Amino acid sequence: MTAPKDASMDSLIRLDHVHVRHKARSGGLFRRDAVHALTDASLEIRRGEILGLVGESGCGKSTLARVVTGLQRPTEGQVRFRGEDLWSLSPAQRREQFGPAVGVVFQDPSTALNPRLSVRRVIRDPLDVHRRGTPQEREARVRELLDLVGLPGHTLEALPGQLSGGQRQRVAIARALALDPELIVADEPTSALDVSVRAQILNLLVDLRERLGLGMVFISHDVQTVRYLADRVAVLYLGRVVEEGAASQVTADSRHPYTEALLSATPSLLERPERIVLHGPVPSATNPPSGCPFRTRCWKADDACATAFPTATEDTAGHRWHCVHPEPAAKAAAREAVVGTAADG
Ligand SMILES: Nc1ncnc2c1ncn2[C@@H]1O[C@H](COP(=O)(O)OP(=O)(O)OP(=O)(O)O)[C@@H](O)[C@H]1O
Repeated sequence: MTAPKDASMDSLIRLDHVHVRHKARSGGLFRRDAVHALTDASLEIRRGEILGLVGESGCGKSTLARVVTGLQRPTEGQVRFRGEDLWSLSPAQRREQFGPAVGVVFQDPSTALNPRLSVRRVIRDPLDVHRRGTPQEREARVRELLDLVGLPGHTLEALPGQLSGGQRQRVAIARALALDPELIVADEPTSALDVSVRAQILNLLVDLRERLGLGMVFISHDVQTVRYLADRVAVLYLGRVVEEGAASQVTADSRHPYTEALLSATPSLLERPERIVLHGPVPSATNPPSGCPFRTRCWKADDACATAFPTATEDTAGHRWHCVHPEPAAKAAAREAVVGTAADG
């Protein structure tokens, strides 16, 4: 999927060498274990583009989302918002300048919305907090937002519990859009919904992006969804960005074995010759393997992988990967040839 032609693609948020370490929950009284939720993550989020973040559970996707939304201060590294260091702004500046620019949609709208507030109050809340316009203007904006997310006017009086899961997620999206943000961070926004409404919510996000020129960080376990939605994709493994690039490159010509394994598990037209089954869970983020974190599950790993995290290799199109034994380039062309031969025959 390509960005709308008028979308400006310059940098909105930039993460430079961001680390997030938490205190381990089970560290014991005298232990000082740290959970390495994010390690040396560098990423750029450009205006008007959809960046897809993929990886298995526990790889650091939500932590990255919290860093991007300013909810989590990095332990190390910098977050730049429109070129300025976010954490050198005063709390008031962060609230006034950064807060309205980034909206968040969480996974489960049943827990993200206050069950005691009507839909009107839920959507109007950010407008009240940021004192946007007169009461009449706020009411008009609430109705405009309701319309934008495809909900009928009578739902304004409803409580979240009286709505379906899909309708609740539309309310959450309306609230995220209230302050006219430049970026929406959507953390697995369809995974708690019935399969039947997932496509509707995805289509709504695509539609909003095209109508409003919104940028988006879209987080998912599901590479197929990300391939459909995103302009660029970043693949996370154990707190590290292991591959990044245009969605078409990363999904058709993945170079990192982990990405290849994720893709091989996804049925698609570009069928992988065989499914790669990864053995065992993602290792503990409290004690990640030395060198490449994927080496303990990688079928190509050797001693070279144990020494240091591989430096990035980048092609001329900006596709980057961190692997000393990458998958061969131009697999997509080879696969097309195979599919073409089979179809011709
Ligand atoms: N507040 C916290 N305290 C301690 N450890 C944490 C905290 N938040 C996250 N972690 C740990 O950091 C790592 C990354 O977690 P994160 O939630 O970012 O992963 P994720 O990829 O979003 O997973 P999921 O898809 O299951 O939501 C995990 O090992 C997690 O247990």
